Amino acid sequence: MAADPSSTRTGATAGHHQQPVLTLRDVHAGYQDVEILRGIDLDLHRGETVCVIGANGAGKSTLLKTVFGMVATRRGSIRVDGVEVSRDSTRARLGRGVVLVPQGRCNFPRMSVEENLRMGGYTLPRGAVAAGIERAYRTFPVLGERRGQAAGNLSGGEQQLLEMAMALMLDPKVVLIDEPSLGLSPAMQQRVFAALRALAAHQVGVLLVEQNAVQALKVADRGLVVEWGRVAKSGTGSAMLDDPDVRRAYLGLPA
Ligand SMILES: Nc1ncnc2c1ncn2[C@@H]1O[C@H](COP(=O)(O)OP(=O)(O)OP(=O)(O)O)[C@@H](O)[C@H]1O
Repeated sequence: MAADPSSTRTGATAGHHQQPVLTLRDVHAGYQDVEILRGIDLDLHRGETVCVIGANGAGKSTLLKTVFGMVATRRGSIRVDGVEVSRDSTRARLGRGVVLVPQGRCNFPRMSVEENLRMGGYTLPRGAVAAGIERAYRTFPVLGERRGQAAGNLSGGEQQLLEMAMALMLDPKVVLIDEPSLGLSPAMQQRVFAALRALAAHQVGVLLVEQNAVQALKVADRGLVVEWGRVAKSGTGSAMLDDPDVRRAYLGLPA
């Protein structure tokens, strides 16, 4: 068993004084005539990692897509640093500092690590690209070691770090990450969870969806349970890990 994860958390300190970087109030969204999100409320602070858990099909991915603008907000409010974005395009939200790292790998496999980072920063002015690449290598040193290697030859876990690094190129305020540990060995999953901490340490608010909820809650500052399109429960990562109902229903652990 690893050391107490609370001692290594990067998250914002208790009793947040600044305003949240991301605020959702009564957010409704869905597909055609099916409403999936039915009144989501959420606050995310800079430097904080919040993990969303829930049953299959509960709408976790839909939540991330709604914040990014890939799924329309039908009702309610989404604010980034106090600015309403719920009617904005994904491009406009990117401009506000919201980045989505979708499920699966989406790098350019035949291009080098460094070329991929440049692609991640293609909207940036030239000087910012160099700074972004530096930031990426400082945050994820293994990528610096592999900078000339084709992305497709990296291990699955390293490719996931590359996805995060491409998001970090944009100096984001909010990173939305869907299932970063999917399909990885347990050792690789540990590296990815450690990388999430490194990402949040850039004063980024991280909203994470993870099947591997036990590991995710160990690195997250807070967890949220989504049920029937609403936040049914929320608390610190460790409170969620200790909650008998959460353990039984979502973590596959004895109550
Ligand atoms: N493009 C779409 N059109 C119609 N229905 C969709 C679409 N995408 C997702 N859904 C449905 O919306 C519901 C929520 O899906 P979502 O992927 O958000 O769930 P999830 O909680 O992320 O699930 P999982 O843990 O299985 O990934 C599911 O019933 C799904 O079938």
